[in-house]
This record gives sequence, structure tokens and C-alpha cells, in this order.
Amino acid sequence: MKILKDILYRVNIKAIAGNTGIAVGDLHFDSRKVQLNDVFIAIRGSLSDGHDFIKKAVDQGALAVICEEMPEHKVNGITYVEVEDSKRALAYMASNYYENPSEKLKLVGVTGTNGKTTIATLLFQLFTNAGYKVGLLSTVKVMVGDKEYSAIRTTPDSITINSYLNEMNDAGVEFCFMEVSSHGIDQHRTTALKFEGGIFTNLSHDHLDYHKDFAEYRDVKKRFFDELPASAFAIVNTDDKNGSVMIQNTKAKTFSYALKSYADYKAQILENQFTGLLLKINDHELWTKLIGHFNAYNILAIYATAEQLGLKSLEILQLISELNSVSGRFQYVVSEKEKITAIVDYAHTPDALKNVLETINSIRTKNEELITVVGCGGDRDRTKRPKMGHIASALSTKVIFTSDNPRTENPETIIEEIEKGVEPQNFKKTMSITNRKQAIKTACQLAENKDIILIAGKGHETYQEVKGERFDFDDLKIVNETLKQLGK
Ligand SMILES: CC(=O)N[C@H]1[C@@H](OP(=O)(O)OP(=O)(O)OC[C@H]2O[C@@H](n3ccc(=O)[nH]c3=O)[C@H](O)[C@@H]2O)O[C@H](CO)[C@@H](O)[C@@H]1O[C@H](C)C(=O)N[C@@H](C)C(=O)N[C@H](CCC(=O)O)C(=O)O
Ligand SMILES: Nc1ncnc2c1ncn2[C@@H]1O[C@H](COP(=O)(O)OP(=O)(O)OP(=O)(O)O)[C@@H](O)[C@H]1O
Repeated sequence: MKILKDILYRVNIKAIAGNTGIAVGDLHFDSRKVQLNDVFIAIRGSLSDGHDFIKKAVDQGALAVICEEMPEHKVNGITYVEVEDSKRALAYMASNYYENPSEKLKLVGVTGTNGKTTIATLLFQLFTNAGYKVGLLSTVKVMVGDKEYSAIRTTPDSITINSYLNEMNDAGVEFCFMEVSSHGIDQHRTTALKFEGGIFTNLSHDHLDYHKDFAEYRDVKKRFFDELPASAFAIVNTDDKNGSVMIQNTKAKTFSYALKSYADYKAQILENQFTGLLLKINDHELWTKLIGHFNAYNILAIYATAEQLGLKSLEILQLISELNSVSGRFQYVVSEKEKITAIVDYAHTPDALKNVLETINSIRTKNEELITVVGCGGDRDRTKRPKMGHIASALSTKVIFTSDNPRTENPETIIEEIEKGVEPQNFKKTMSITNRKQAIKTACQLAENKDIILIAGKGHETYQEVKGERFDFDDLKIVNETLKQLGK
């Protein structure tokens, strides 16, 4: 049991009705989860307004209610606290509730359109290999040392974040790496956390279904750096024109990384092959098993972060050379007989798809075909669909448009929107097969000796979401099995 008054520390309170010296149970922003003596925080959402569920929460046993507007009818014996902003209040309350766990370890947040999962996961791997107990909050999974949990969000809600950080404190975790999404920043899921450092990867077209326009998306990302304390470090990619914007108003110590422009951490790609990259970072040569020029950026960000967290340069280089690729990020299998390379990648934005295709094209030889299987998710940013169609058809030798997670949308309609981006001269390269399994099978049938198949968009996911239901689906498993069945 915690005392409500203590949990409200640092919350911007407008009015109180009732006693805050009471002992309370858990915190909830969803009335359906409230139990006896819990605190209900009413949040105005995009679909509904938590204030409409205050009565329900009280009926279920809530002892205290946090809201932006006092309800007309208050129930005797219940404490009502009116706050300036419920989402901010939730963030501070969650941190107070678990006794500010982010202050008891070194927390580093990674933000940007692409590369968050890769960088956070590789930093987790690197620090674990260096002998530390490490935590990870990512789209793919949550790790508390060697204990694994499945992840639901890229950046979970504040209660979940603080609860995991608290578990990390108990387990003796020293460093935690977390992905910070623009939704997370906008909804104050990361407010009230003490960050030791922040990393910016890049910014491109994404989530414009949620953010009003690109400028708003950029400004939300920037807020993460604006809010870093002076004791923190900010590491930004200055080859991306938004890199310097991110750190314009930050109090943190700033460091830049780049391949092209002048930077504190600079790399040169000496070799780029299907087996890895040979890099030169600030006069040190380094081999990594990670593939593709975008991974040179990720490696630079990792190198800079590890150095800012106190590791020595030579140790970092050694640890980087041992890193393995991240699940669903340029993961590949090579078929036994015909040596067909099938790559599964999470690229689900125009920029990421372009990067992956350009990477493959920079490595493959002219007589090896590149067959791409790709779709776009339903109920998400529609404007990226023709862009993905344009890029896939321009940069592959053959393309099969298919379903991603159609969610509640009609998959055929999504595919039609993707097809609109195909230039007339590329039309003959494309075909559309709505069933993703069938699309992968067709790609395997079309592929011959040493050809390359790229299956883009779903990466590590082991399901396909259709009309609110999740069915088992694993791109890597399916392509591997199909190539074997076909005796390729
Ligand atoms: C668009 C979005 O981000 N929505 C998030 C938001 O929901 P919302 O504001 O729409 O909430 P709402 O459904 O309108 O409900 C308002 C409030 O009423 C409450 N409620 C509702 C019904 C009820 O009976 N009782 C009740 O108390 C809800 O719990 C909520 O607190 O706040 C909720 C509580 O924190 C989140 O669970 C929810 O995430 C939804 C599920 C979601 O899909 N989010 C995705 C888009 C997301 O956040 N993605 C990013 C990564 C994106 C990427 O990089 O790919 C992420 O960090 O995961
Ligand atoms: N630094 C990078 N720049 C551009 N593309 C990248 C970079 N790192 C990885 N990618 C590509 O983008 C895809 C997504 O990578 P990753 O999952 O690491 O990004 P993310 O930011 O976590 O995205 P999401 O939140 O959507 O998972 C990868 O599959 C890869 O193709």
C-alpha cells in the first residue's frame, strides 16, 4: 500500500476534494482493470474519454480519482484530484509509485523513424557481453537481465515502464536501453523518467496518420531531447538534416555521428558484403557481421553510446565485432541446393524499404534477381502505400504485392493503393497475390540459382492480424520451409 499524497509528488494539481493521506492500491488508467482501493486516472484519448468511466471505476472500488475536470457528482469517501494534464500526472505518479526506478540505473532512450530496435537491442547485447546486467524495452521484447517478456508496444505506458524498471532495480540491472516512439513522447509515457542519454537515428515519413504533419512529428521527437537533463548526453546523426534540429534546445551534452558530414564520431565503409561490413571508426578498423550501409550508422551510434557510458574504445571495438543481427532485421537463410538467399526484414516505411533494397542491390551481382514480397498494414498511414509501391518496383527485378497486417481494412484495397505508385515502365515486373503465404511460395518458385528474395514489412512478427484476430505467421519459417519443400 502507498500513500496517495506521496504518489502525487511533482504532479501539477489544480484542486483536491477529499483526503490525500490515504493508503491506496494499484494505479490504473483503464476502468476495466480497477479493483478495490485502486487509483483511477481519467485520460482523454483518441477514441474515448476516461472521464466517462469515472463512475464505473468508483463502482468497481476505486478509492481515488485523478482527472482534468471534477465530476458533477462526487461519491462520499472518494478522493478526487483535479490535475492540469492527466497523462503527465500518470507519468509522475507511476514513477513515484515505484520510487523512481529510472534514477537507480542508467537509462538510455533511442528515438527516430528507423533503427530504434536495432540500436537498443545491440546495445543490450553489447553490455551483456561486457559482463553487465542489462535491461531492454523494445518492440520485439522486454528483457530484465536474462528474463524475457513479450512486448506489446514499442514504448509501453508509464505504469508498465516503471514497473519493468522497478523489476530491473530488484534484479541489479545497471544499464537499460529503451525505444522511445513518437506516440510515447506525445502521450507523456516517458515523461518523469531520468535518462542518462538519448540517441537520434533519423527522421522520415512515418506515423502521419497520428501526427498532423511532418513538422509536428519532428517537434514531438525533439521534445525528448528538450527534456533531457544537463547531466545526460545526446547522440545525434548529423547526416540526417533533422539531427541538429533535435539538439537545438537541449541541456544535455551533445555528440554527433555521421558517415558524410563532419562529426564527433565518424565512420567510413571500407567493405560492404553479404557477410558483413568493414568500417573505419575514428581511425580504428572494425569488422561487423551486420549488413548494409544503414548498419554503419547504427554501429556508430552504439560505439558513441558505449564510450559515453564509460567503456574503453578497444573493448567496444572487440564487443561490436561479436554482435549478431537482430530478430527480423535483415535476417536471412540460404537454400541448400540453389543457394537462394531469402531475407526477412521489418522495413515497413518507404525509407526503410529503400535502404534495404539499396543495400541488397549494392551487394548482389547483375545476374542475380531480386524478388521482393511486400505489403502495407491496414488502419495505419495510407499515404505511404504508393510510395512503398514505387520504391519496391523501381529497386527490384520482380515484385509481388501482398497483405501485411490488413487489420480491419480490405487487403485488396490496400494492394490497389500500393499499385498506384508503380511507374508504367515497372508494371510488367509486378504481380499481386493477396494471400501472403501464397505470395512467398510464388517468390520461391520464381527464384533460381543464387537469386535473392526479400520479404519485407513484418520482420520478427509471428502473426498476421486480420479483422481483429491474430493468426500464426512467421515469414522466416515459411520461406525456409517452402524453399526446402521445393527442393531448392
Ligand atoms: C493511438 C494511440 O497511441 N493510442 C493509445 C492511447 O489510446 P487512446 O488515447 O486512443 O485511448 P482511448 O481508447 O481513446 O481511451 C481513453 C482512455 O479511456 C480509458 N477507458 C476506455 C474504455 C473503458 O471502458 N474504460 C476506460 O477507462 C482507456 O484506458 C484510456 O485511458 O492511450 C492508450 C493508453 O496508454 C494506449 O494503449 C493506446 O495505444 C494504442 C493501443 C496503440 O495502438 N498505440 C500504437 C499506435 C502505439 O502507441 N505505437 C507506438 C509505436 C509506433 C511505431 O513506432 O511503430 C508504440 O510506442 O507502441
Ligand atoms: N539506421 C537505420 N536507418 C535506416 N533504416 C534502418 C536503420 N536501422 C535499421 N533500418 C531499417 O529499418 C527497419 C526497421 O528497423 P528497426 O526495427 O531497428 O527500427 P525501429 O525504429 O525500431 O522501427 P519500429 O519502431 O517500426 O520497429 C529495419 O528492418 C531496417 O531495414
